[in-house]
Amino acid sequence: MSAHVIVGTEVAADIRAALKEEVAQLKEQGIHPGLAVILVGDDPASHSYVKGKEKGCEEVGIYSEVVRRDTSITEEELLNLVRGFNENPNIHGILVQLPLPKHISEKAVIDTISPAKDVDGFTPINVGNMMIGDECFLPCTPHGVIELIKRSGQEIAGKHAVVVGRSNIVGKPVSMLLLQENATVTIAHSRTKDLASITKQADILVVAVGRAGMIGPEHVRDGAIVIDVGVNRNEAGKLVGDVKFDEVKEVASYITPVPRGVGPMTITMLLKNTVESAKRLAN
Ligand SMILES: Nc1nc(=O)c2c([nH]1)NC[C@@H]1CN(c3ccc(C(=O)N[C@@H](CCC(=O)O)C(=O)O)cc3)C=[N+]21
Repeated sequence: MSAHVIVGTEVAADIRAALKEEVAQLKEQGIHPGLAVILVGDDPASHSYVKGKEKGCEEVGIYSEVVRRDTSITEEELLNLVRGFNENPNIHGILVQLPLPKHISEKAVIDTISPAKDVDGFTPINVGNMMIGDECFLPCTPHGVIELIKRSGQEIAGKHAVVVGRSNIVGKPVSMLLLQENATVTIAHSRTKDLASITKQADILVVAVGRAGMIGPEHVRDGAIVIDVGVNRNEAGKLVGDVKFDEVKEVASYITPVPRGVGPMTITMLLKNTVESAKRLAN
């Protein structure tokens, strides 16, 4: 049996359509959601993601401002850009595209973003609030993963979720969100012994490592839900995930592709957080 493919672009389109209506209503009340994106350097992948964010904003009616700077920018100049957006009443969300050049401290930059405008959910205040289940901006990719599972109609509660990867932007937070949804959660990583024996136990397998094709059918239990967060380029320059899609599809019950899986959801959750922020800041 071949798995049902969860098409992120379709789920994202539904959510964006609802957001578009909400934004139109907010505008009638004089609330115009705005997102600022800061992009440093000329990494083609980063430029492509930022274009996706701009397009997404346009689609749902969010005002967006993109600041592009080359890598010669100093940390202080970047911090001042962030401070400007913190004070700017037309801006409700601030995103500094990561990674940043080596001479700039990502921590210093994130710590400067006002938690009230931290629509990425990267500031320590947001991360702490997420950890205790308090109101916060949920980090976009982890939130997108949860939405994809829920909207596929699959229950999370009581299932064994195995997350491969422990990064601060995906692995750790998605593990916390799965726990909040009452999954039993195991986190595997590069030092895990006998990875396949762990991933084979997963009812829900979330892979967020960044190594093309590292998960094959030998890692997956019959009927598992497989969510691929990997974003890699193969030798041909094509976007591929961490999961061997064609092979794992024959074992899993549900699977996300790359592209058109988690990626479009990441951007959609960013748009959702920006709208939420505009509503909060207006009150
Ligand atoms: N502060 C910050 N916040 C981020 O959210 C952030 C970041 N930095 N740095 C880089 C990563 C990566 N990321 C993606 C977003 C959308 C797609 C996406 O939409 N991908 C499309 C394909 C796009 C293409 O073809 O290049 C897809 O999967 O269908 C992928 C990756 C957000 N990130």
